Amino acid sequence: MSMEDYDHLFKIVLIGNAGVGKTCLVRRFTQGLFPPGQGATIGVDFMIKTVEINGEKVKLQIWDTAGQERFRSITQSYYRSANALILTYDITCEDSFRCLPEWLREIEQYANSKVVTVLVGNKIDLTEKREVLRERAEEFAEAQGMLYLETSAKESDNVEKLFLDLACRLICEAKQNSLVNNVTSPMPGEGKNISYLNCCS
Ligand SMILES: Nc1nc2c(ncn2[C@@H]2O[C@H](COP(=O)(O)OP(=O)(O)OP(=O)(O)O)[C@@H](O)[C@H]2O)c(=O)[nH]1
Repeated sequence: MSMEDYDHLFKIVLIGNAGVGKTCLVRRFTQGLFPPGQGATIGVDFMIKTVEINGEKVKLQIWDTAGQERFRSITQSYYRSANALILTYDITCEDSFRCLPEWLREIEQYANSKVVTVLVGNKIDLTEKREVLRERAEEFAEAQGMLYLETSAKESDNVEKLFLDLACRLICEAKQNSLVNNVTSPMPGEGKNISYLNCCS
């Protein structure tokens, strides 16, 4: 164990349209609750949760950004140092899915090229209101080299899995990078082909 009270520290930033459920996902994971009447996020919010994975303490710094356009210049400044981005849309809102290419341009422009991005379709408890088919989202995510997961912050579906699998993936990448750096300098894109689900089975 290091001097600090953790073995790994990762910064995760949630982005996506207003109202898709970013704050609710963070509150569900960090506090185990679904807040009633959650108001819109103003600027950026910050929470910490430490988890243990395979005996290692992982401190997750989770940044919840406002989806509203008027906060975009503030939220963009948080991309750069992110280890992972959770790009969220609402499966009951076609519009939030259609905006994804716009979000990808933001990522391209402001995030680190090594950032791990997960696409999340939230609100799967609202089955009858679904507007975006899972297959369509999966295809989109794959084409863009993103991981994909569907969640419900309300019913706590896949929320733990989202953050824990992501933490696992980040640990794998960190270990691989230090290994690669010790042996030879990495080629661009090297070390990016670890399967999201396989690294922590
Ligand atoms: N049914 C259902 N409603 C949800 C879920 N997650 C969030 N909501 C609702 O969606 C609305 C918006 O949730 P927020 O978490 O504030 O959304 P946000 O993406 O953080 O919004 P901004 O802060 O404006 O960017 C709220 O009324 C939530 O109660 C979910 O999984 N299921």
